[in-house]
Amino acid sequence: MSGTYPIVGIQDGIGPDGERPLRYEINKFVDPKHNPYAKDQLNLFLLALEKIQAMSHTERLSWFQIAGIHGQPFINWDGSKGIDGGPDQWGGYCTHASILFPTWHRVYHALVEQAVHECMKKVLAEFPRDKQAALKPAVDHWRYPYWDWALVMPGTTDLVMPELMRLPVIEVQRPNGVMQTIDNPLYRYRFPLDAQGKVIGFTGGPPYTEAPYTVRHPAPFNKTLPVTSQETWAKGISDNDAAQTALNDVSAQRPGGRQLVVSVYQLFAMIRSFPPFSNTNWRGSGNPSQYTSLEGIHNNVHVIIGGLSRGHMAVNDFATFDAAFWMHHGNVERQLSIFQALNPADYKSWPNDPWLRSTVRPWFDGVSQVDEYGTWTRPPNTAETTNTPLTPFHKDAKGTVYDSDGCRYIANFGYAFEELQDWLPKYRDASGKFNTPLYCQDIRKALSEKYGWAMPSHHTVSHLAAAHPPSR
Ligand SMILES: N[C@@H](Cc1ccc(O)cc1)C(=O)O
Repeated sequence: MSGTYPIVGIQDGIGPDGERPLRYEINKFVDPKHNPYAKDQLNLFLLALEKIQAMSHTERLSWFQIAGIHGQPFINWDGSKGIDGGPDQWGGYCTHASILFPTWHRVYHALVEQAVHECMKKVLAEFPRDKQAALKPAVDHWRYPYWDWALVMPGTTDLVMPELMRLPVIEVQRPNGVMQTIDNPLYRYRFPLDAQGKVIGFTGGPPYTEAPYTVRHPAPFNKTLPVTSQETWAKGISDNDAAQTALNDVSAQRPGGRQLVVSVYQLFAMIRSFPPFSNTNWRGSGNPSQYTSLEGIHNNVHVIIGGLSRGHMAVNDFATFDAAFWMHHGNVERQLSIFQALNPADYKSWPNDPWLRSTVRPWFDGVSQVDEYGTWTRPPNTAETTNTPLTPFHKDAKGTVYDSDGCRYIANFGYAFEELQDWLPKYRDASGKFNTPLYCQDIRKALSEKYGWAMPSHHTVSHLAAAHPPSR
């Protein structure tokens, strides 16, 4: 036994002044004007995804095993043992309606990024020697791209699902130079099936136990007919046009379009305390400002992509198998990181605003919240804190489990985001001291530029900067 898998992030490509490679928004990731490695990184990313999705379902770092941590097939991962918590216990490791929602998913995303990167390094080794040296910087600087579903296309008010997620097939260049059209790993995932044609280890009956691929917005499943006779489920046909429509439907049960953009803006403008920011189930206060959350908005996007007809992305048990999950959660992770930057731990000394000083809660700060559902390793109704183990994620090969404090700073995981380049010289004064107000001002400016258009016109950057409490 080689020990537990250390989740440490990608540590390659970091500059001498702590410049971490960016996790790019997908539209910038593929654009050489923004990403100098765009062309090579896209090719390497697709080849690495193809490789990880094709790995045996028994391997710890396969797509099936990593995706299987979240919900089904409800098995142990990396030696982290499940418990019998009774009939009401949630059977996956993932934490929802829980104060651990943001941090658990942070480490989870770092794991998939690291595992895909390991595959990318294997892909690199397949290239001819002379090509390897030229491609190595692209591999070293690669970080998992995300999709900002609240970012409109320039000059429009349209939210657009990235084409890369919609194309059923896509062209790659093999290490031997040959161009080839492959099944696009960002469009769907093919499940490992047993001899009876059932997905390995899945329970609960059709359609998920028998659908050979992940699907988005499938035709509603008809329980009286076999899966094999229902085309969208049997053949893995996604209706991405329907997902695209849902994404812009402002009045749907899961609001898209301008309504989605407003909710992202409000998330940062109105919520300055980590517990209500973090999840849908915080009841620490009756304050109406706490009736939206990072998790709540994220839930809607799951259903927008998967569909009310319950394609995989819409269902907690199965969402992770669709690569859309990771592009989506990359954005959730970015939103968490932005929240942390805007509500820094040194808030007590800055700014000189009594309301802020009494309102900002940068982290758990001793708070606990009862998790009604529990997880694979915790019984329902457990009080969770910043020290609750984020099973099954390990820091090292010796079995040390992460907790939320242990994953508090993204710098340790070797990535950054466009808005969060805290190493830039402009954020240091002559004595080298970090200029928090200037940094926050730049972040707010970026948020206003991206999402502010959706607000009534009188709501400007200065309002966001002041972040006044809602009137009661
Ligand atoms: N179950 C959530 C959506 C969701 C789906 C999959 C997930 O992994 C997470 C959340 C809802 O209905 O709002």
